[in-house]
Amino acid sequence: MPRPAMFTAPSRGLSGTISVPGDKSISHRALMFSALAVGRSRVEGLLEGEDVLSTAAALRAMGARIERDADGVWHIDGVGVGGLLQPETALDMGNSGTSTRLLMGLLASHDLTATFIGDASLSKRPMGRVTEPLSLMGAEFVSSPGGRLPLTMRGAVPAVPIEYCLPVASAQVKSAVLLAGLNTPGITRVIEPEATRDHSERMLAGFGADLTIERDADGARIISIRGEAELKPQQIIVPGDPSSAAFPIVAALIVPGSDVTITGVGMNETRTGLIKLLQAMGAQIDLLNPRDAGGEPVADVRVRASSLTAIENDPADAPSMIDEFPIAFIAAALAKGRSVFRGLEELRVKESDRIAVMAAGLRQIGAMVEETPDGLIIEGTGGEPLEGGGPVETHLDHRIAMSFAVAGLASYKGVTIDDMRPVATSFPGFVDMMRALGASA
Ligand SMILES: O=C(O)C1=C[C@@H](OP(=O)(O)O)[C@@H](O)[C@H](O)C1
Ligand SMILES: C=C(OP(=O)(O)O)C(=O)O
Repeated sequence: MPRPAMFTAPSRGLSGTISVPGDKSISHRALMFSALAVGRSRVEGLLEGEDVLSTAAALRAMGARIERDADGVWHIDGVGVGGLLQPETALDMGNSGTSTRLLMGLLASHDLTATFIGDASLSKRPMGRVTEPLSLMGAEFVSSPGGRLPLTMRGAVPAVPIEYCLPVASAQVKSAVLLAGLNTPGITRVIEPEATRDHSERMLAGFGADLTIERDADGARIISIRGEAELKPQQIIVPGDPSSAAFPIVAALIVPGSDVTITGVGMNETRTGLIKLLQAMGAQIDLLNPRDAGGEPVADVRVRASSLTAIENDPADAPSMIDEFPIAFIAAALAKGRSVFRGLEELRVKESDRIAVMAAGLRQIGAMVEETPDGLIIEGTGGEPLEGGGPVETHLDHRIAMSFAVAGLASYKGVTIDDMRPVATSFPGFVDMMRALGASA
């Protein structure tokens, strides 16, 4: 099949009020925890992107009943903690790191053997970061060279509780260990020196797990979960994904004359790094009508076109915007002055090497960029449109595709993106939504 390419062109001011699809991290967890509860859970606003559908398919293959009503509400009949069944075929995780790493954790304390496979992008990503702690709990792994997929896991019953200090700031690794702890006798503990997204902790507590969070003298979070839990079914409302909202937000900032409002965006403190960074660059972003939706804070985000100034990021804030750096680089490419991004080694092991791929794409469309081992230095245009061009290679990475689609809106010649298919993993409807705002695409 030929790759569906796309061209986005210089656009006049974007305007309108929109909402973005449900949060991907919360959607994965809503399905997984509901699948382990005893009884029927209800989920509203689930992200119906390919990544989340991979999680749903895997849970169904292991005995959970997961159905979608005509009105878009999802119902999950859980099997109880420890109750998932041996899958008959390999679990296909598609492009999704979160599905793979969280499900490995979940299954590590189940009496079953599971094989995980994925697409070319996922098959390059490191899994040692989860197989290492899960091996300490007793699970056994046979992986492809370098700890990669395809990988087969034999769960341990009973698993051994561990105390594990995260060597990388990763919510996926934290969650994998906590999920393994759910069916492990005793207390499993994760020490997190740098805070990462806390959706697992919030939602597990909501499902009735015995979970406590303390801080040690250095400020690290210590998360303890008591195993052999009984989870009670829940009614969950999934907020809009701030990582998806990031694209219309930056588009509205860089296309002169824009005024866009995005309703119901998740405002969990562990996810708001991009908004803070953009505000520090001079962005006019107002957070309106702050409220609570299903245990998570949300707000409406009003964005007006703004003159941006260069920024140096604080590496300590990286986890709170880890998936938003590609689009932050686009904002920096249009800002006044030289932006310096550091402490971003983790970007090299996402769906693509997001430092190298963004550097290559930005150069292709006329931006001045220097790649460093842990980040990028970007000389901004000071608000002048970028030159444009392409085709930019997206390397099976949805966030690269959407970032360059947005860049094309503030360019002289427009930008061609080689392959827009990956966008369906996290943001179905992205192109239509941008067109509805007035984007030429
Ligand atoms: O826990 C999660 O839902 C996620 C955690 C992050 O990954 P890491 O934990 O690997 O940084 C993020 O990049 C990913 O999109 C979703
Ligand atoms: C890194 C991402 O997702 P995952 O790790 O789930 O593939 C992402 O969505 O940007």
